[in-house]
Amino acid sequence: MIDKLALRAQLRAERDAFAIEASEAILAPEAFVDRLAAGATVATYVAIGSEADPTQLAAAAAEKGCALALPFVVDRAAPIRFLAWRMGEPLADGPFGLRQPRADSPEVAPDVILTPLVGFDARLNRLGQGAAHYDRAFARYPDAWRVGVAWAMQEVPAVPSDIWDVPLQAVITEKGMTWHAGA
Ligand SMILES: Nc1nc2c(c(=O)[nH]1)N(C=O)[C@@H](CNc1ccc(C(=O)N[C@@H](CCC(=O)O)C(=O)O)cc1)CN2
Ligand SMILES: Nc1ncnc2c1ncn2[C@@H]1O[C@H](COP(=O)(O)OP(=O)(O)OP(=O)(O)O)[C@@H](O)[C@H]1O
Repeated sequence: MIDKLALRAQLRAERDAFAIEASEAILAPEAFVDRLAAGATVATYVAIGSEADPTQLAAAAAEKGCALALPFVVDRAAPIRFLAWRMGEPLADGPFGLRQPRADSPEVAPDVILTPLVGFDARLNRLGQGAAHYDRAFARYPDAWRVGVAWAMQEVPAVPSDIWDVPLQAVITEKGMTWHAGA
């Protein structure tokens, strides 16, 4: 099986080529909105480069009465922290070309984690940036609903799975939501 490093490079290049044409935010599927409870905290992200844009998902969550949060990253080594954020609040430049909330925003525990993907497979295994930022977040918040967000073309037959990998429970693409029953 192809290793994660090679697969990551290949998928990033394919996504970059694809996203030159695709630029619309992913629409919020009804099945996603139905599962959100008012008062829950939904961690979203600010898309960079050719990543699928979760803005409509975050907007639907806010509309439903959810609080929003964004990941805050210092470098590859440090774990991400989720900081409270409201749509429209100013963002600052962070590492990796990211836009993030102010460092002094309060840290919150997410109930839902919208996760940017490099790749995914039908079993909802996930390939990320390889810095373990989301691996560690999933380990810290095991009860949060793990929802990947991607373009449908980022699906591959099989993402190599390591023992520490925690699979997603749902993936949302421009074609809708795939999720595992009971999850
Ligand atoms: N939009 C977004 N926010 C995010 C992530 C993400 O993947 N996307 N993260 C996910 O963990 C965390 C930040 N961690 C990151 C860790 C490594 C790289 C990284 O290696 N970037 C490559 C370029 C990737 C590309 O070409 O697509 C680089 O800087 O060389 C990026 C983010 C939290 N916030
Ligand atoms: N819970 C964890 N705590 C600390 N390190 C971890 C954890 N999970 C994975 N790692 C380490 O992180 C490295 C990267 O893992 P991997 O390549 O699976 O990342 P990924 O699938 O791209 O996901 P991510 O989006 O989280 O970066 C591995 O070397 C692994 O040992």
